[in-house]
Amino acid sequence: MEEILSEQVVLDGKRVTATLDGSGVLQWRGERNGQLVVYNDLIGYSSLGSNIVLYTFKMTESTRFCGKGLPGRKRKDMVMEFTGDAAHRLWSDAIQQTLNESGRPKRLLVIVNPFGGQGTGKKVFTTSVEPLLKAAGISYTMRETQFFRHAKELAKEIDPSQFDGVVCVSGDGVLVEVLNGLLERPDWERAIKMPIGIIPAGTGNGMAKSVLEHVGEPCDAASATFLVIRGQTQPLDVATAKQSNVKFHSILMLTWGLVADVDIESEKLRWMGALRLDVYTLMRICNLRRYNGHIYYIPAPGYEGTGTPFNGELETTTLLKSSEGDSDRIAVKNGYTGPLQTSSSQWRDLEGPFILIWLNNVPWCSTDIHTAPHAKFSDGYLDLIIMKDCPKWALLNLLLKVESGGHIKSKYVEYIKVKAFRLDPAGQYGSDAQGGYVDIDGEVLARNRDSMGDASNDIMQYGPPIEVTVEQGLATIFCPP
Ligand SMILES: Nc1ncnc2c1ncn2[C@@H]1O[C@H](COP(=O)(O)OP(=O)(O)OP(=O)(O)O)[C@@H](O)[C@H]1O
Repeated sequence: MEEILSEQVVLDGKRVTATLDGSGVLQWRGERNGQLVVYNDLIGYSSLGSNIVLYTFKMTESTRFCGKGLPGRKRKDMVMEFTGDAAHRLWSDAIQQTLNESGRPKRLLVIVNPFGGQGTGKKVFTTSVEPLLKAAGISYTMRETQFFRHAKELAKEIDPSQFDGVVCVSGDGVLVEVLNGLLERPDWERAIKMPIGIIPAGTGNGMAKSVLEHVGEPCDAASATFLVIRGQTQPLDVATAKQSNVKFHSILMLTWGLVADVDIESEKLRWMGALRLDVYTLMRICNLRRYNGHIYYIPAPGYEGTGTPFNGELETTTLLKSSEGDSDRIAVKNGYTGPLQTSSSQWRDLEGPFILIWLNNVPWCSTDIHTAPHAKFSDGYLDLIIMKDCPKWALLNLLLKVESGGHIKSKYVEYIKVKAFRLDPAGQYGSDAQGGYVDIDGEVLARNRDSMGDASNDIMQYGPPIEVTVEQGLATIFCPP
């Protein structure tokens, strides 16, 4: 690649020849050798007299104790000393230009959930996020969430002309609130174009894990912040769950059966901390439930092998089509209502009982559950996992493989990419107790009678059909393609 600058400088006290080429690679040769890629390894820089201080954040194979640790990014400041002002100016202009070319954000709204995870959201912001944003020269407005669903209100109020992105320092819950807030605005088409970033600071960090795993980086707050700083984005599919005129926009998953039962009912073991999920999963497997019900779905090409073609009429919950003639969506004045109802001729159906149904938009639903290894951020499909029957020993074995994604190879698991999905949930099979929850992005969407908790505040009702459709690449996330 063509050199744009070459200079004799002193770098951290060593004489070297530094070169910067057109692809943004900064190299040094002489008393020490090395290189960095400006857009990829540099948080920012500052000028100190005729010196430039480079704030580097390069990937290293970290060594911990005696053995090798996990790869991760390490911050190091390097000082380049120039002999004159002219050279200093040339170099700082060239570095700035290289950073500008990669489309870095300049102004961010940062939403921090102080109660995320073990109540560490604020600490994560001050120790990992803020120092990097400052070093990158990004101006930011930080808002702490002060009540349940405050993030949704903030997303509804945000002025898109004032920010280049909105970043959540939280778990997945606040992120999903921001998505729903943006999509419920009258100007949702403009608002949803604003890139969304996620810094893991909650108990459920499935989106952060999916994004960081995609770029081969560890799931930590500093690595996630640097991804936002680098500014590269990609589209993200958005699923919309609908029941009559009630809707909920989702970017992670919908689940019914075993996983939803564990997620919600294990709350009663919260005093156990992280162990509660494992302990409650074991309890549920020993006393395995199956649920009656029916699912319908439109498979992606190549996934037509399961279920049977459905030739009947599915009554829909579709709203009126926009009078402006938007052909892809149904648009109403008060926000986005989801993609158009898809033709019923391609539906397939499958009758219960089911052990579990798991509908995923991204590969990871938490940092250690690789639910849907084939899920892509914007392929326009949801990855549906179905389990109808499974011996208890095989189920236990299978759940042990969920961290690696190995569970999908089991003969008891069906893995189907779908364009649309419909769930008609019913109560427990072979039991007088009803029970059952539909869980979406970590929130109870609907619960049946005999279930834990109060159903009166649930978003939807348990029993009537819940329809899920997906719109390809509707949202944008800070994540390199
Ligand atoms: N100040 C607050 N008071 C009460 N609830 C809040 C506050 N701030 C945020 N919340 C709520 O906390 C919930 C969870 O947030 P988030 O996803 O960031 O954390 P989490 O630790 O991953 O969540 P969870 O505890 O559900 O696993 C959201 O529903 C959000 O509305």
